[in-house]
Amino acid sequence: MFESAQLSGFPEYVKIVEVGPRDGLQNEKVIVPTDIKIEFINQLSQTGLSVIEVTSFVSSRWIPQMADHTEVMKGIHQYPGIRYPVLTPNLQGFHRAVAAGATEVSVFGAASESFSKKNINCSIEESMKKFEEVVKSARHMNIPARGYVSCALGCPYEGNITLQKVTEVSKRLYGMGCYEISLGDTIGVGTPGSMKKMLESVMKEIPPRALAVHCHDTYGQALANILTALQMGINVVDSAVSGLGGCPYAKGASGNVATEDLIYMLNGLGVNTGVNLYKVMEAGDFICKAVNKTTNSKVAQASFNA
Ligand SMILES: CC(C)(COP(=O)([O-])OP(=O)([O-])OC[C@H]1O[C@@H](n2cnc3c(N)ncnc32)[C@H](O)[C@@H]1OP(=O)([O-])[O-])[C@@H](O)C(=O)NCCC(=O)NCCSC(=O)C[C@@](C)(O)CC(=O)[O-]
Repeated sequence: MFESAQLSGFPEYVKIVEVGPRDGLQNEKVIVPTDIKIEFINQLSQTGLSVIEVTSFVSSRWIPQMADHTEVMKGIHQYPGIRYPVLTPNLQGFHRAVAAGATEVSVFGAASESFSKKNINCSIEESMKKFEEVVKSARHMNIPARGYVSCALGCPYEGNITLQKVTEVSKRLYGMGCYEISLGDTIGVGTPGSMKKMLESVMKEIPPRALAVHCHDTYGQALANILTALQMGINVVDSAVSGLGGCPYAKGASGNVATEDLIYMLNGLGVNTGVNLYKVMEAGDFICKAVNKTTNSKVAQASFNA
């Protein structure tokens, strides 16, 4: 469906990191029943996705929607060849995640001091110490650790963030052993122009193969920003089915780029993802009905209304 010959200037393959079950659901006001989350993740596992971010081992006082992290982690069917990372802000979260069966973790920092304090209740410097402990413990257990950098293209509290700060935080996370750095446009304010400048700066310190982009679509720029990143050699993209998502500590931010829309664009470019668009739309339809939402995916809207 919608496939084209591969265009030059783009990667042959893009790895999609599906963040719907975590980023997509963390901001939902009504608690989604655990069995729905498990069914959602199991459906996503049937789509060809190779990475599905499952939940967060964070404080349930801060993010009530993720309070069932252990039950979700233990309840899902983990298929061979698919990775199921979880967020772990500190050692406490890391140990709980491992006890629940997690085999990949992500630490999540920010390039904005104010966002760091609001989101994880500590300064960037303090957060780096906690992340170092997590990444070190993970390495001892052969558990891969990924690193997020929020506010890479703007902050809900500070506005513009300097390229130097984004680059510095990314470099620290990479240097401590995160195998991949996901650069988050947390509030979706970036444009292809700011994405290009930010990546040029970060790529002076980190090779593109170790970078991912994580775009929210608040200003409708997400696909354009991703296209820019692909042209610059990035081949890992985070997205959420149905365009669900947003961080509770980033007011006004809308959902992530929809996985369906991302796959449609990549198919059109002839870029292989290994993911079945129709099956992803079905999983999106399932979760939207379960949480009583209309999909934010333009592709799903167009296809279901056709
Ligand atoms: C980081 C903490 C835990 C610090 O929270 P804190 O209150 O500063 O932690 P503390 O170390 O002072 O401990 C206070 C209490 O929290 C507990 N605690 C301590 N750690 C944990 C843990 N891991 N799991 C469960 N409980 C924990 C600890 O046990 C204690 O419990 P008490 O003794 O009072 O009963 C808190 O601020 C938190 O949970 N924040 C949530 C952050 C979050 O999940 N944000 C959304 C994800 S980030 C995002 O969406 C952006 C991203 C990644 O998608 C990329 C982008 O778009 O930019």
